Amino acid sequence: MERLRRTMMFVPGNNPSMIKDAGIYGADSIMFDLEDAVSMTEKDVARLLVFEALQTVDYGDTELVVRINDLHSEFGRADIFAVVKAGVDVIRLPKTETVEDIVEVEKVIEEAENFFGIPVGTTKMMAAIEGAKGVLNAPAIAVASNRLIGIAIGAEDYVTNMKTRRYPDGKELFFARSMILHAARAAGIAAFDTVYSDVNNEEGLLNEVTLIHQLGFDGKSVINPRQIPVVNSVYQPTEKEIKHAKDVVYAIEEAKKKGSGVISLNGKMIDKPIVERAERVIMLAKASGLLDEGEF
Ligand SMILES: CC(=O)SCCNC(=O)CCNC(=O)[C@H](O)C(C)(C)COP(=O)(O)OP(=O)(O)OC[C@H]1O[C@@H](n2cnc3c(N)ncnc32)[C@H](O)[C@@H]1OP(=O)(O)O
Ligand SMILES: O=C([O-])CC(=O)C(=O)O
Ligand SMILES: [Mg+2]
Repeated sequence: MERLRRTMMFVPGNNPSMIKDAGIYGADSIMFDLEDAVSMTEKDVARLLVFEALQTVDYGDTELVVRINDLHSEFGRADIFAVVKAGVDVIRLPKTETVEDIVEVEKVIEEAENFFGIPVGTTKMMAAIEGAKGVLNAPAIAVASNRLIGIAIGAEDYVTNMKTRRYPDGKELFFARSMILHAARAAGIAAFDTVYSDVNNEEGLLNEVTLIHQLGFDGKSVINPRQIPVVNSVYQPTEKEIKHAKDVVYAIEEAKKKGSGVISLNGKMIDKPIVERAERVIMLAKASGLLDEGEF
């Protein structure tokens, strides 16, 4: 089954106490940052800290992601070798603009996997798109590697590139969000929304999550543990949605038992997209603690 990724929490790679405790807040994925949260003078120490944490701290089942530095910087290659060696789940490329960006990073990942005797393909990738060029290339970027689990919008860099800023209604991001979502969906991978930087504005965050949830994003990056329950509250299905999802799944099981091809529920035909939506609601209900793991 598909992995749930409602929240991906950025953790600065140069902050030992945040790194150590990052697993206790319930983020679906933890994203250690070696890029923009880390100053030039701390790049090497951050890489070492993240390497140690990946190898020694128990984060349970939480997915572990590392945002590396651009491969063209002096740090990118060393970042990849360190995190591949440490067994990271996903490498996040920042500021992805072209298919070549993906291909070049994938080559180095493969080199590192071979070097450390790790089966080729183990390390997954995700690409953050943070400028006009990347947005226009999003459909090609999304299919550039089988390792890609998803693509994300990085709005802080994007609005800078577009010569605007972020506004509460998010109109300035509508085209980029739509492109990234369509590119991801067409490629069959996940789409992730960007950070909400005003950590003390819970209402503003709630409005933004409501919007991106409505558009169809799988989840969102967060920068502070306090943002996690806010995002989860929006992704939590309602009782009515859960009941309907359960009814759909029961109806399918009944139909299967009877060997019936056409399934109906309360006089309405149930087809594949309805089943898919019901399965996602059940997954979200379980993650929200509203349904027992064993119930379905
Ligand atoms: C544009 C971009 O590139 S965004 C991505 C890069 N940026 C980042 O990674 C920033 C990450 N976030 C942070 O550094 C911080 O949350 C800040 C600076 C935004 C706010 O810091 P604070 O005001 O100290 O946060 P707050 O008081 O809510 O912290 C509460 C607890 O959560 C911890 N915490 C806060 N943010 C994080 C985080 N991202 N990861 C792990 N733990 C965190 C704090 O260490 C603190 O722990 P403690 O109670 O044990 O001391
Ligand atoms: O990817 C993100 O959400 C954070 C980031 O780097 C940006 O917004 O530029
Ligand atoms: Mg950025």
